[in-house]
Amino acid sequence: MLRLPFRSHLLRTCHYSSYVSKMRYLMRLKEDDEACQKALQSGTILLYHKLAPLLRRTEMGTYELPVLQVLDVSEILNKLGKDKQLLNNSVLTGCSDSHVAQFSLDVGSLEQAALEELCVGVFMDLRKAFFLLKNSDVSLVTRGQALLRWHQNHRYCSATGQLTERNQAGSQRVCNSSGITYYPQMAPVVIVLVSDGKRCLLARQSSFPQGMYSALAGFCDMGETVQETLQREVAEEVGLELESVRYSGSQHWPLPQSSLMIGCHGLVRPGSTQINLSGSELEHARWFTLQEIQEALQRKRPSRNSKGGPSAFWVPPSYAIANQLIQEWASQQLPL
Ligand SMILES: NC(=O)C1=CN([C@@H]2O[C@H](COP(=O)(O)OP(=O)(O)OC[C@H]3O[C@@H](n4cnc5c(N)ncnc54)[C@H](O)[C@@H]3O)[C@@H](O)[C@H]2O)C=CC1
Ligand SMILES: [Mg+2]
Repeated sequence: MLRLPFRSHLLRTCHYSSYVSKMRYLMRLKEDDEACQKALQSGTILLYHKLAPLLRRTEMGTYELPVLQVLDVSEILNKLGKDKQLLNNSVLTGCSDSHVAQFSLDVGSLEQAALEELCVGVFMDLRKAFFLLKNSDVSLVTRGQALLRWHQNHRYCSATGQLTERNQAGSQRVCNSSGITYYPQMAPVVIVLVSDGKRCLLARQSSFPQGMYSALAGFCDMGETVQETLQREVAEEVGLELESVRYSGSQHWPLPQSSLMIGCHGLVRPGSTQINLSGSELEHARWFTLQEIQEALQRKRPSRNSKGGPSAFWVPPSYAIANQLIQEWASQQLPL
C-alpha cells in the first residue's frame, strides 16, 4: 500500500500570508514580462559558467554561494566590455521574503578566468559543489542549473525546427510558427530503499564513483503508477518482489537531466531475499546491516586506502534523497 504522509513543510506554512504573497508575486513575474524585466533591475543573481555554478571560498576554508546584485553583474559585464543585454538571458528561480527576485544566469560565452577574478570566486562542477555547499544552497543552485540547461537544450521547436522564444522569467518557450508552448520538463524517477526488516539493500553501478553504494532507482515508464514502477524496478534490477512500499519524500535531481525523485521505503517478502542481478545496469548489490550503515553515515567523505581507492563503502552525500532514505531507515531501526 502506498501511504502519503501529509508532513511537508509547505503544507504547514502555506497559510502564512507572506508565503502566499511570495508565490503570487512569482506567479505574476512568470506571466508579465514587463514586471519581470523591472524585477530583474533590482534582483539578485547566481552565476554559472557552462552550467558550473560560481562558488566563493570563505575565510574558514569552506565554500558558499555568492549571491550577486544584478547591478554588480552589470558592472562586471561593463568591465569585460560586454553588453548588459546579456542579463536578459537570466531565468527567474525565486524571490526573497521582501520580494527581491532571484535569477540565475549562464555566462559561459565569457572568459572564465577573467570572470572568476572579478567575481572573487570559482566556477565549479555541480557534482563537486554537492560536497562543499550547505544543503539549502545546493537546492538553490540545482534549480537554477536545471532551468538554464533546459533553455540551452530546447531552443528549437520539435514540430517546425524554428527557433522558439522564451518569456522574460524563463518559465516557458513558444514557437511563433506552430503556436506550441514548451514548459520546463522533469522525468519522474522512483528511488527505493529496500529492507528485509533487519537489513537494507544497496547497490552500485559501474559509473558510480569508486566505493559508493546507493538505493535502487529507476525512471517511470509511460503509463505507469509510482507503485508499478517501484515493483518493476526492484524486480528488474535485483530480482526481488516488494511486499509493501511507503512514501517518504521527494527531491528535484538535476543530473544528468532534471528528474523528480520520488523516495520510498520498500519491504520484501520474508524469506525471499536472494539477490539476483540482471542485465548490465548494476555492478554489485548486497544487504547491509544496521551497524555497517551507521558507520557509512558517519563518514563525511570517502576514506582512501594506501593505493588511493576507497577503504570502505560510502553512501551519497547528505543532500541526495538516497542519503535521507538511508538515514531514515537507520533511525527507525533503533530501539525507542
Ligand atoms: N538523488 C539521489 O539520491 C539519486 C539519484 N539517482 C538518479 O536517478 C536516476 C535514475 O536512476 P537509474 O538507475 O539510472 O535509472 P534506470 O534504472 O531507469 O536505468 C537507466 C536507464 O533507463 C532508461 N531510461 C528510461 N527512461 C529514461 C529517461 N527519461 N531518461 C534517461 N534514461 C531513461 C535508459 O536506458 C537508461 O540507461 C539517475 O538519473 C540518477 O542520477 C540515482 C540514485 C540516487
Ligand atoms: Mg536503476
